[in-house]
Amino acid sequence: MAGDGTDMIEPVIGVIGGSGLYEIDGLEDREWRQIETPWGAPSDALLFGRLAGVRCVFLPRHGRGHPIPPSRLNYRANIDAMKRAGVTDIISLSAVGSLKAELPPGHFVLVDQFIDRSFAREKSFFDTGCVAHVSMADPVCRRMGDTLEAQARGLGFDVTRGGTYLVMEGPQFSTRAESELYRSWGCSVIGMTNMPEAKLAREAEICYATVAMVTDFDCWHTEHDSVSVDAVVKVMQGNADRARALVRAAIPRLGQRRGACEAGCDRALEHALITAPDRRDPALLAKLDAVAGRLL
Ligand SMILES: CSC[C@H]1O[C@H](OP(=O)(O)O)[C@H](O)[C@@H]1O
Ligand SMILES: Nc1ncnc2[nH]cnc12
Repeated sequence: MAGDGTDMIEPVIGVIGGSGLYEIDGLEDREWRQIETPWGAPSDALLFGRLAGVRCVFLPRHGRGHPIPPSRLNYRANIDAMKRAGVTDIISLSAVGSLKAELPPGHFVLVDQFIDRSFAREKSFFDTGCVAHVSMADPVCRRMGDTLEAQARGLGFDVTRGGTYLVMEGPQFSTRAESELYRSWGCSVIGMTNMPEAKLAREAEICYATVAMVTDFDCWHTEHDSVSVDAVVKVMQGNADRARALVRAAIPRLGQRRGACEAGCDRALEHALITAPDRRDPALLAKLDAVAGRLL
């Protein structure tokens, strides 16, 4: 398929900016555009532009000025809007607490797994009238991870490839007992947003990779203060500059014309739909036009 040149694509790179990252720089032909979705409004308008000729779309996850908390984010609208914008690959930039001594503030972790402990969120585009079960065994796109790792190392950043991001509901930070529990599970970092974002990106057949930027040691480290927003914001100022540099370096590579994703993220729905065609709900199918229109 990819090899014969008939199914080559021009990737469109989406960037979701988390806490402290409400803009990206270096984009040409910039334009903020409001996108409507059948799932409601995304967190903000989307910033469209080009970087080194590659089409890019940026969305501040919590909205500019950070008005929306993790539990109130409309994750479905955010991912659907990215899909409507033509995004093929999402770089998720997130502030996280560290659950390991060897991952200090300032360190970047290219996580490859998640444990989803969030519970008060809409987690699927699919529902009664169109049921789908996608694989989440490998929630992060390996191909994107390879590029992000190479670019981060090339820039001389302290970066770890692989690790598990524990997603908590929040908005309060963890108790010490919770923090120790997640450490005993072997988790690397903790945050509040990457699920259901990664699940929805998979359902929408968009490649997804997280750059988890450590801002604090949560509340388990005896030689460090427990996490506070002030501390997160202070560390994020330095992290954000490096995150932008990484995005500027990675986009020209990720944006190269390519065939199907070798990790298969862009075909995630192919073996996932189970509802018989005659039992499908036309109203739901209409809402799925962007996410699953390719197969419905
Ligand atoms: C401001 S500290 C807690 C906040 O920061 C992280 O957000 P994001 O993942 O969007 O960078 C964390 O998940 C919480 O939402
Ligand atoms: N310790 C922490 N817990 C949850 N989310 C975070 N985001 C940044 N630091 C965090």
